[in-house]
Amino acid sequence: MTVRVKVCGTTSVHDAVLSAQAGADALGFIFAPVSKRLVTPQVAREAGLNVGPVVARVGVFLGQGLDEVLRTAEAARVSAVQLHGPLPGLYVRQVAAYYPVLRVVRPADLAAEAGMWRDEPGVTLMLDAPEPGGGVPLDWAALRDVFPRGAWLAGGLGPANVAAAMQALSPAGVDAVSRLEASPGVKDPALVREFVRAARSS
Ligand SMILES: O=C(O)c1ccccc1NCC(=O)[C@H](O)[C@H](O)COP(=O)(O)O
Repeated sequence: MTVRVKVCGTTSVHDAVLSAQAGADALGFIFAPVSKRLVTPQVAREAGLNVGPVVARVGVFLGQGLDEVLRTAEAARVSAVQLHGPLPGLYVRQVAAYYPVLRVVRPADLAAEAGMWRDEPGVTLMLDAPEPGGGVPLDWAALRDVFPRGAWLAGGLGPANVAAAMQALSPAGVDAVSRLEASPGVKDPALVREFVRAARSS
């Protein structure tokens, strides 16, 4: 199966084009105010208009109300929504009625959420470290027996370790931000290209 590659924390049209040209399948736009990679819906929308018809644009949210999520996603014209933090199942289902959802969980919550979303095609699990965007890898060996089929993997991935992560867990998609940056919110073109290349050739 071809792994999907998502480059997160896109804050400019320039970086969106750079990631798309490097071969990313999806770009993440973070709308959570706590992030040092915060982007406006207007910039995300403009970026989406510059990456062609195929690249997915994922709006990323953490601890925000349902109305805010849906309004922001619409303003940014994203094609999918990524939800972090503890959330009621009903909230996730309400978002999934409008957008494909990447539901982000930490290892401690994996068992409960994997059961909840197993038969929901509109919700895809993504396993990430407890601090999103923190650049800290998960313990892949500890997850080997429980990593759900079809789930995505994030947490401290970069050009140097993405192949090993894929070999350990065979995720359907990989996602990264910290290890692809020159500074917070600004991509390093070589690291982005190398990350996509390493994921594709694994
Ligand atoms: O990256 C952030 O600043 C962030 C803040 C709040 C919510 C989500 C955030 N990032 C979401 C992502 O999808 C990251 O790519 C993912 O957590 C992996 O980050 P990293 O470990 O830095 O590669």
